[in-house]
Amino acid sequence: MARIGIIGSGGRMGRAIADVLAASDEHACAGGVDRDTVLTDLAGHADALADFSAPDALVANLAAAREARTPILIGTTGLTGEHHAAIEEAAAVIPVIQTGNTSLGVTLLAHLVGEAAARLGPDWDVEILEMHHRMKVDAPSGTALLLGEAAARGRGVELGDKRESGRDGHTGRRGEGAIGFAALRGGTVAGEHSVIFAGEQERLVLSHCAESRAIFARGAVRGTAWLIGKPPGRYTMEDVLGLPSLRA
Ligand SMILES: NC(=O)C1=CN([C@@H]2O[C@H](COP(=O)(O)OP(=O)(O)OC[C@H]3O[C@@H](n4cnc5c(N)ncnc54)[C@H](OP(=O)(O)O)[C@@H]3O)[C@@H](O)[C@H]2O)C=CC1
Ligand SMILES: O=C(O)C1=N[C@H](C(=O)O)C[C@H](O)C1
Repeated sequence: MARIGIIGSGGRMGRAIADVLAASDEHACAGGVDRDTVLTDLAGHADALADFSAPDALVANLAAAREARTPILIGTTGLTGEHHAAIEEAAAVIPVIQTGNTSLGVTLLAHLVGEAAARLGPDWDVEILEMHHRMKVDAPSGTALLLGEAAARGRGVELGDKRESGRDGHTGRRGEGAIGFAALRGGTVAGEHSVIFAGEQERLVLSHCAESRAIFARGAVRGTAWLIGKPPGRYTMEDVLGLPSLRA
């Protein structure tokens, strides 16, 4: 039985993961931590860690996981380039998954988006629309960025060179080949994403709707448990689900 430690255990996702573990015959909860509680003990006795906390906790979380040689799945979003560099460093020592969305549906959606972007070509404008609950603090969502990366990869471009978000005021016309992002916030929406391919007089829209956080929690438990016993390295939800890799 895999014993999973939850970082951010008192939060919305932490509680959803605890519910999945409580109902599981295969996995158990090794305990949880939040801000100002001690992570090193948990890292030492859990078989693997699931981190759904906050970006400012990431460096300390990775350090504790490295120190204890405990695999870690990072679901926290709003990460910077420095965070991604720290994840790469940790992955030299322990197995790591970092993903903006642990659900099966979004993992598959990213493949469809990459395929559509590759086949439709640059004449089709790509816009990504997301909506989340009023408590979400980062935008665009990690999932929107993951889908943008998939579209960019399908087109053979870097998302960083093509990203357009937060349009407001006299923005000028759409950049050539831009991948646009728009974020809506309100109510209790668990997560909705649409990738719109807008061509000449036609649009293709690929969408995912999360009806509850349980879908993320189930994927998080599956992905975290999957890491146990793997060699150090950076893994993806595609690896967990046995899908072809989206990595370049
Ligand atoms: N990858 C995926 O599939 C998904 C990712 N997410 C992401 O997961 C993260 C958490 O989301 P959600 O549960 O809704 O957020 P919440 O704000 O509900 O929960 C965050 C939790 O993390 C804790 N926390 C904050 N800072 C630290 C810290 N420095 N050290 C340890 N714990 C800390 C908080 O504790 P305290 O209250 O004491 O501050 C809180 O318990 C977000 O980044 C979100 O975008 C969410 C859903 C799915
Ligand atoms: O904060 C959330 O709630 C969610 N965050 C993730 C994201 O940023 O994409 C995943 C999911 O959409 C819910």
